[in-house]
Amino acid sequence: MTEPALKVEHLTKDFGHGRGIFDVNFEIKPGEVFGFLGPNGAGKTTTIRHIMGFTKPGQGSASVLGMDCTTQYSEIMKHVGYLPGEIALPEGVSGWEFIRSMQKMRGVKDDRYLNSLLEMFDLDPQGNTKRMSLGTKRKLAVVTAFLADPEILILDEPTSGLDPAMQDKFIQFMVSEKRRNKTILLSSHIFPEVEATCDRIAIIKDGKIVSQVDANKLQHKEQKTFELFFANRKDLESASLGIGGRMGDHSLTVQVDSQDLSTFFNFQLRDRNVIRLVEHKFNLEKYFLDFYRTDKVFKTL
Ligand SMILES: Nc1ncnc2c1ncn2[C@@H]1O[C@H](COP(=O)(O)OP(=O)(O)OP(=O)(O)O)[C@@H](O)[C@H]1O
Repeated sequence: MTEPALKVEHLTKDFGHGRGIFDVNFEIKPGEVFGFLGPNGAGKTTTIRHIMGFTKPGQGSASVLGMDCTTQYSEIMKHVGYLPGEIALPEGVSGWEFIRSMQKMRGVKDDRYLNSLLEMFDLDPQGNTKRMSLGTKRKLAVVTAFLADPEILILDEPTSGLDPAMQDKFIQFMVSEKRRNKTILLSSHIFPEVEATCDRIAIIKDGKIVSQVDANKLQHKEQKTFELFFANRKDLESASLGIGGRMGDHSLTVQVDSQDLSTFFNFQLRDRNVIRLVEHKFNLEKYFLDFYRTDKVFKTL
């Protein structure tokens, strides 16, 4: 069995008053893109800060490439590119000066990968960081975080605060890094970027992981949801009695297993005066909101 690129085991940090992270467990395989999804305050940054070795766990551990994040973080940093949620760049230096100092620190000897990043993000690093726009600062943070072409990327809400064009660029960057077999941990609360990039997704709620799903299975979920509209109220009521489902004021919503579709259309809907049918496609956002609206317990898909 291949060793996980990143492993979090029973990670716990209790800040009191129910805040913190509690018994967080997950593994990311080499080359896998793992989405860490949760709203503000759910515990994403706290988990990432442990992986980066910035803070010590109350209980449990985190490791990267088999190395412990608390004791071996300087070795781990050679393999990791980290983009924090809130960026802080040194002031009073030019973009180029900052890039060169990061190259030196990371022992990067040639500019090939740097140039491809500058081109991809359309960044001209002239000028002082103090006078850069927020967008330019973000681009500079991205370029300096990844110029050593690290094999593992840890991204804490990387697109928040970016304009839509930059968000797209960043998604393209993640997709191209994925193709290059990078391992990526992406913390986010933005569904389209998680859906576009991730192989597996963990949902965190109140400091606990409540679900881990395989993105593929989520997209090809076996159960379909249909909303049926009828010619009149009588037909709606009779269909509800005959088929079941959830009856609304004007429609009936039913869930059907893929294997039963033909029976459903050929027999259950026969002579029922359906005048319109809408399929409600399942997506990550619905799945996620389900966990946040209800008190569902842990689930794997
Ligand atoms: N150093 C700290 N001391 C006390 N409480 C903290 C500390 N750091 C985080 N918390 C609390 O722990 C919880 C998890 O915070 P965390 O920043 O990890 O969430 P998050 O999912 O990253 O959300 P965000 O998107 O807002 O960054 C929050 O309730 C937060 O207020």
